[in-house]
Amino acid sequence: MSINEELDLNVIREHISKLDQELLTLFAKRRSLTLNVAKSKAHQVRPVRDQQREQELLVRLIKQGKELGLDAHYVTSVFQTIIEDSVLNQQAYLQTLANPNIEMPTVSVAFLGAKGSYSYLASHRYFSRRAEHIIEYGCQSFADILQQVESGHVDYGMLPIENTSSGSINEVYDLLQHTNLSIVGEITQPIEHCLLTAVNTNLSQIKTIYAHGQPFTQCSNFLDKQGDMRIEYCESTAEAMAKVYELQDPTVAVIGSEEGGSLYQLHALEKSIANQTENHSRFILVARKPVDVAEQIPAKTTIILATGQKPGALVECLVVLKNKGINMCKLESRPIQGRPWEEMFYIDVEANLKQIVMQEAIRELNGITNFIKVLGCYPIEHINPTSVPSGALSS
Ligand SMILES: C=C(O[C@@H]1C=C(C(=O)O)C=C[C@H]1O)C(=O)O
Repeated sequence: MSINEELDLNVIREHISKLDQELLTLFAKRRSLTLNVAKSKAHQVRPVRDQQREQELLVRLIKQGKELGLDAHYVTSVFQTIIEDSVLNQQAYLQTLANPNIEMPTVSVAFLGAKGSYSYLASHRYFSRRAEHIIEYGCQSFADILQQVESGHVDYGMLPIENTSSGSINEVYDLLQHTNLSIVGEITQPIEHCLLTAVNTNLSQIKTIYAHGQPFTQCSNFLDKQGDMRIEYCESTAEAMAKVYELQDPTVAVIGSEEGGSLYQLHALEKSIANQTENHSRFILVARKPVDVAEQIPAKTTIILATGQKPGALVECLVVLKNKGINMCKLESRPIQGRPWEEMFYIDVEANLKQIVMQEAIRELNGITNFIKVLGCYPIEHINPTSVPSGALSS
């Protein structure tokens, strides 16, 4: 290659594009090999996740990367992403084996808002490794989502349940008290709030902000600093984005994700405007029938229960879980409608409903509560990255 050719931007970019294509081919090859690993694990009933193997792999790759001039943090973050994808893909595969009656590859899913809402993005992400086609059904309210699934109009409903910055979504918790639907899955979606506009403008010109109530709460610090701005509450982020697109006005903006906004030709005027930089929402997926969770996958079970009004009644319930060695990962309480000062407790535990200890715990809880119901058992979708020994990163 001549010097000129070596520095020709188009030529260099062509080389990069070719390499990227090769990388994609390699990613796909690795993915299909890990699917064979899943088949082998299904056969041997071994857990999907093997953190010792992951750690050995990362330590070796960091060392090999250094020999090639790649820094340890780069190698670690690339491979943590690859491994996360591999584990989630294996889990999704084992779930299809455990639930042969579930219909794929086309699914219909109801979510809040329309194209571009966080619920829309979560639905697409969740089904991206499970279904080939998604029939989208944007709804106006959480109650409508449940109703669409209950009536058989759609297969699934995607509902946000908690957010790392604004906490639990009470309306969804309350609706779960009265539904016969089961929770069959969960997904954690990063929420990256931006201030989006339809036309080129600057922050000082913005007079009106459209958004759903949740993003307003989650961006309160940024909004407080902006002085006098009119706030327009919308039913969903998607509705707010559609409105701002329609207005084509340099004085209006909307709070939403850059990814969602791009579906409405909006662009980010300000990025990362949430109070917490690590802002995530957890969504649950509901369906008419419960699912079985494969033994090789970490499972979560959600139960709701009401205790009598006597001292220590809740503690007694938690002691049952403690004695069975079952880890509780969330406890939430909500008033019971029509019964002032009585509470419904929502409990998430890290256990599979099929486990004998879990069955025993539910039997015991049945004996000491006024009401108990299992809302669902589903795979834990969150993958904590395996950490590498600090020596491997620094040496
Ligand atoms: C592929 C495997 O399953 C999981 C994914 C890994 C990977 O993608 O490299 C490594 C270990 C496991 O947590 C395996 O066990 O080899």
